Amino acid sequence: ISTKTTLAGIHFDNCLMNAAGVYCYDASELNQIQNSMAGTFVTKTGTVTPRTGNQVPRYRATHLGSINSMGLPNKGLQYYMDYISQQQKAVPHKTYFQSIAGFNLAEDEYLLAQIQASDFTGVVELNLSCPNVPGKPQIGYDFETVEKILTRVFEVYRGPLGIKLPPYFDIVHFDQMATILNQFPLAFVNSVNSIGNGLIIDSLSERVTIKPKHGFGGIGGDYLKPTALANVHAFYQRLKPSIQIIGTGGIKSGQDAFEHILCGASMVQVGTALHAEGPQIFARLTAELKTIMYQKGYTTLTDFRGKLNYLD
Ligand SMILES: C=Cc1c(C(=O)O)[nH]c(=O)[nH]c1=O
Repeated sequence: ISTKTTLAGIHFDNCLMNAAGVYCYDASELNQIQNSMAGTFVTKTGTVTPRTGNQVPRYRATHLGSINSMGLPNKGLQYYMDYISQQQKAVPHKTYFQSIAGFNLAEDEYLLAQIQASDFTGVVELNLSCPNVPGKPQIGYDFETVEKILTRVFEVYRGPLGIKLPPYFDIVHFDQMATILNQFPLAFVNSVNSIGNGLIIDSLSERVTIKPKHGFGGIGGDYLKPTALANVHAFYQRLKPSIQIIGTGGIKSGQDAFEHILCGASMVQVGTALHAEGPQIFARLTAELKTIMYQKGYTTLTDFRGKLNYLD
């Protein structure tokens, strides 16, 4: 029984990995993912220059998930490029993901030019969905801008590249976005990022739980799972087969990972639960997923990927 997968024509021994932003801020955290059962890692979204991010407390977990308004704290793209360059030499049989975000088209181009000029042989994940930079909208909700960015991106960048999208909540939006995305040679679409601008409060103290943005932040965990599964399946149904799906959102058990794959995911990313449990979670999730596969008579992910049954 194998949980291996292929994405962008690249083989991964395990379909489980971290979600950008969780356990991937610096070399110390990335080493822990690298030394876990995860199939690979994605870095914290890298920007042109390092960022300290928003004021703390900026992350809060509940028994149902999490809220965050980190504000894109990161070491800057070059730090992650240096780390990956070192890992490509030290552990050459794995392929790594670099998450990036520019604050405008020029920055996106600059980041991609930097990657293109480097020895990077991995996969780029262009984040179009950060909800926590005050004054900056989530690009994924501006369809014209998404199309403009992707047009330029594929004029300047030639390596495997996918995008991280926010969750959509309207069938027509799935249709409109899929029509746009099907024009481009995307390696994958990663659905979903957190549900932007939720609010978790402490009713005892009658206060919000995080400091930035009057307590508003991205929602992850159990709260997110039904929305994540719907976005994974909606895009799986609509996108051309060459654009694979990475499923992110609400995965804390082998069953959750199984459901994302049943909806069409080729790779699954773990955020909130990884933050709570640490990198040993990948050993547990892999074992649980294999047990489910065994019980159902499946030996590979292709036996059930995308084979969700309807009642109609
Ligand atoms: C990259 C910024 C993001 C952040 C953040 O750094 O605040 N939080 C999220 O839930 N999703 C993001 O994409």
